Amino acid sequence: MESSDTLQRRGLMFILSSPSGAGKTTISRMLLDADGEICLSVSVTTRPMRPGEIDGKDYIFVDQQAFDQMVEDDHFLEWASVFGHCYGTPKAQVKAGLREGQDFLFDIDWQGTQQLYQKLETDVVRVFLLPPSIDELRRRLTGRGTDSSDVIQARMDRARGEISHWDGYDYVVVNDDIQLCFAKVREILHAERMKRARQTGLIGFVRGLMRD
Ligand SMILES: Nc1ncnc2c1ncn2[C@@H]1O[C@H](COP(=O)(O)OP(=O)(O)OP(=O)(O)O)[C@@H](O)[C@H]1O
Ligand SMILES: Nc1nc2c(ncn2[C@@H]2O[C@H](COP(=O)(O)O)[C@@H](O)[C@H]2O)c(=O)[nH]1
Repeated sequence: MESSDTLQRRGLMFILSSPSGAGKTTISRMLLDADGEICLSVSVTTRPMRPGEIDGKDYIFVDQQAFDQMVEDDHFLEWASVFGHCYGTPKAQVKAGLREGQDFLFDIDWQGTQQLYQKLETDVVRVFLLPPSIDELRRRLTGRGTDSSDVIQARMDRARGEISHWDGYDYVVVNDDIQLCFAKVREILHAERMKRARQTGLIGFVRGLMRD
């Protein structure tokens, strides 16, 4: 009989969204370091690479023509235009991985979240991070040191609009203390993995228990 530790389950799609600068990339990296069972869905983007980013690891960086071709070829599970650049989630890796029980982490915006939820509702877990205040959000965007003041202002201008989508998420966590926020996000992931509906091997296991 299969043991309770090796039960099969379908992978889940763990989405982290937030207004720009609230900390989803930071929390994503912490989660990927700490959890051996989840991998990042690496998005394709037309935005320029930031210092320290690695092509193929943080994003797949392409030009607009290549992105348009990918859209035409039905390469994406979802895609959206954010801050004047295109971002998309490649389809192939995720669909095959979910069947094998692989969990995926998505650092995507509310538009992508809605599209993934419409397509794969039962696999999707939606987590929205909020900054503790608008002033702190600006401090974080400025402190990150990766964007010009114009880009920072554009992201601040969109922040309230993005926050207005908070009610389209299953969980909302305020990212004030980073360790506390990380612990909460990790608890959500752990609990979601245990959901009965995801544990495809559970029926056989329970039947075995009842037979023995
Ligand atoms: N809880 C926190 N306390 C203080 N600083 C934080 C906290 N969380 C993240 N930061 C810092 O805030 C900055 C923005 O964080 P991060 O890049 O993770 O945001 P993001 O939501 O991924 O933004 P974007 O959508 O623009 O990629 C970084 O410099 C990060 O180190
Ligand atoms: N809908 C999608 N949104 C995405 C994807 N990859 C990233 N994003 C979101 O874009 C903004 C800006 O990101 P940045 O790295 O340029 O600061 C942020 O909200 C990301 O979550 C994607 O594949 N689809």
